[in-house]
Amino acid sequence: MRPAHQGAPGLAHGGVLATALDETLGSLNWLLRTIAVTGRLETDFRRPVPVGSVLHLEAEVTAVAGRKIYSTATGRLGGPEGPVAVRADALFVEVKVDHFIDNGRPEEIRVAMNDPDQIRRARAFEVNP
Ligand SMILES: CCCCCCCCCCCCCCCC(=O)SCCNC(=O)CCNC(=O)[C@H](O)C(C)(C)COP(=O)(O)OP(=O)(O)OC[C@H]1O[C@@H](n2cnc3c(N)ncnc32)[C@H](O)[C@@H]1OP(=O)(O)O
Repeated sequence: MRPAHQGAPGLAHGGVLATALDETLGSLNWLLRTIAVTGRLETDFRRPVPVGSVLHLEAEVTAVAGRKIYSTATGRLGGPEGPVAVRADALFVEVKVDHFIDNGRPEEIRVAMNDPDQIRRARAFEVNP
């Protein structure tokens, strides 16, 4: 956690912590080779997270039902076995690439899809490496 992530003096902002959890959870969809967006993100803030500390994030898929991907994430302080500071339960919903073309900036999506580096990065994840 850097000073730019601060909310109250010396402590990480909850929205930044939720973003970190969302990003970690979103990475799981690459493992599933699925394009999905966050439909629901329920976050518990259990301990304050000091600026300057390292948050150890871990996430797992708990269930898949049709287009729905349920997952959970924890952020721990002091190490991977440290006390839980934040946790989240999420529902991601699988979408077609059209979701981004229709609602976002289509030209940037097309550039990303034609960028071999982007594709390499997306495929760099392995299931249970
Ligand atoms: C190689 C290069 C490629 C480049 C190209 C790809 C780009 C790859 C970018 C990835 C990027 C990731 C980014 C990080 C994660 C974000 O930050 S995503 C951004 C934040 N999230 C959003 O903007 C999502 C906005 N919401 C939506 O667009 C729509 O509500 C959704 C989520 C797509 C669902 O809409 P829908 O497709 O019409 O589906 P819908 O039938 O409403 O729901 C499907 C099911 O989910 C359930 N559901 C939906 N929402 C909820 C909810 N909130 N609570 C409970 N249940 C729900 C429904 O009840 C339904 O259940 P069933 O009836 O099937 O049992």
